[in-house]
Amino acid sequence: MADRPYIVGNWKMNGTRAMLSEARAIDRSAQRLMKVEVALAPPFTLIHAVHREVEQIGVGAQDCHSGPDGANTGDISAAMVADSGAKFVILGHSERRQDHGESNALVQSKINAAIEAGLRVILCCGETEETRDSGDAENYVCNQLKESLPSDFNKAEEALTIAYEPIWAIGTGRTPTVDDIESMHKAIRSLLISLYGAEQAAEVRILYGGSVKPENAKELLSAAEVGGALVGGASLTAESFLGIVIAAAETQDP
Ligand SMILES: O=C(CO)COP(=O)(O)O
Repeated sequence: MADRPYIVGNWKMNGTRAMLSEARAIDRSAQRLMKVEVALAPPFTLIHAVHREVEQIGVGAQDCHSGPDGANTGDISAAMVADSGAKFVILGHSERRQDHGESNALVQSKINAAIEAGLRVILCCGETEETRDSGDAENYVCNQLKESLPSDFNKAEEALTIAYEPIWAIGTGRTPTVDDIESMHKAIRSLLISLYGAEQAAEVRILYGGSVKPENAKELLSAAEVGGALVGGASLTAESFLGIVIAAAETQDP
């Protein structure tokens, strides 16, 4: 499974039941695109409905709480996420780190809880433009990961995907060069090898995210060590998201 590109749509705070038709359309077409693993992360309110609509694609959440239950008004536990039909959860997205003050330690505790609840995890990392310009991006991202990776990798191995999302590329239409993406993904791979050994590190797919669109998807997805894409804006309509899925399938053609 790890060899197929993994294309995940993060709907962020977008979507009401009117958008279920987009999920359905994505699912129907994804059934013909077996070379690609496709998933959607709608808002909590739509997880169950999307889960019931689709047959082929994965459904996940965009966050969960680190605790099992209790007096946490407005929060959703990992077990609740799993109970809603989700199979994975995106954790450590820069919008949660920046807008909700999520630290690496909190992200790590959420990952531990998600894995305990049987969910797969997409762990996000990425640097600001200032850090990129200072030349310290790879160091910064590797430190961020070291502090947020699950406490017990043996439990998480098959459950873990990493998404590199430079903050300055999210929703801006700007992307790093292919060389910069390859260099960052290789640095992340080396970190995983140094922490877990080559065999286990090879189980972890590293996605790229940040202004991925049908027009640039094939180039970005062809880069070394890029195992797929985490897509925001362009995942909101079936037409543009499927354009990315098709580009991913094309990278698999012999
Ligand atoms: O943050 C992202 C996905 O998690 C990327 O968002 P955009 O694709 O809209 O740049």
